[in-house]
Amino acid sequence: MPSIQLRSATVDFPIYNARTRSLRHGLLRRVGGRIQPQGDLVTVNALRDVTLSLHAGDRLAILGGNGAGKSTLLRVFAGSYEPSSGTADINGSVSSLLDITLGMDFELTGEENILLRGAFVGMSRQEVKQRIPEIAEFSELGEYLHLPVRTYSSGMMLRLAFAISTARAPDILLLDEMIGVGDRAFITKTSKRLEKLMDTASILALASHDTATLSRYCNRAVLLQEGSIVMEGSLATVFKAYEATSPSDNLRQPS
Ligand SMILES: Nc1ncnc2c1ncn2[C@@H]1O[C@H](COP(=O)(O)OP(=O)(O)OP(=O)(O)O)[C@@H](O)[C@H]1O
Repeated sequence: MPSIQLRSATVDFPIYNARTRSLRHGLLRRVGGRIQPQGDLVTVNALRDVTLSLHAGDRLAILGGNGAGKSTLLRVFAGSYEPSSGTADINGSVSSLLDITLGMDFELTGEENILLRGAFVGMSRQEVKQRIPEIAEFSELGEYLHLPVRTYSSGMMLRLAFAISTARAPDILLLDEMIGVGDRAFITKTSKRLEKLMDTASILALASHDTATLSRYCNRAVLLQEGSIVMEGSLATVFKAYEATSPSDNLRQPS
């Protein structure tokens, strides 16, 4: 059965050559993970001591202010980030629609990129080859698939990236905001495909600032602040806490 199990997962980003002196005497700030200066090294604690279990049927809403750690948490779910301490056990196939153009080579053609990016998202070469006609049809790029991706408009590139990233239904689907790709007609098509993937995924995690969207797709929620889960529970309870969080609640001196 698909599952995600995080035990005391912490993600730290060491920043070398940062101006630790000015940071130590830094201004009040409203956003981001905790900044810890240690000698010449600065560490940003993007995620701190997160323990969380997700099982089949869970649809998790992830809330928090800018820099609270939402994308970092999703990247740990995706296996893109290993916790610096603690553990993350992920069981099941994962589709992450976080960085959909990552792994594409703009010098290669659209079709070559289908093979490249397909492998990047975990498909075998044979599976990608079988899926090329369907991906090509969904992207509606036609003859452009034989031209280098650098000749595409940004919307065309996103069409291709979206078509590849959503080509197969995953057990675990990860989304950072609902993505709308392309022109009006294409957005309708992408929304339909996304909704289908969301319906069929065993586990869904969706980070968003929009509580109406989260209400529509999720059945439990967590609220992050400075990389820690400060509240976990029903959507109603967590939304109330999120909406009550005034910007000044995050206003504190760097430690
Ligand atoms: N590659 C990185 N290097 C250094 N620090 C990082 C890196 N990625 C994220 N951070 C830091 O980690 C913290 C959490 O960032 P994250 O992107 O997870 O926040 P978020 O909740 O998704 O924010 P937003 O709502 O603004 O997208 C922030 O303080 C950010 O500065």
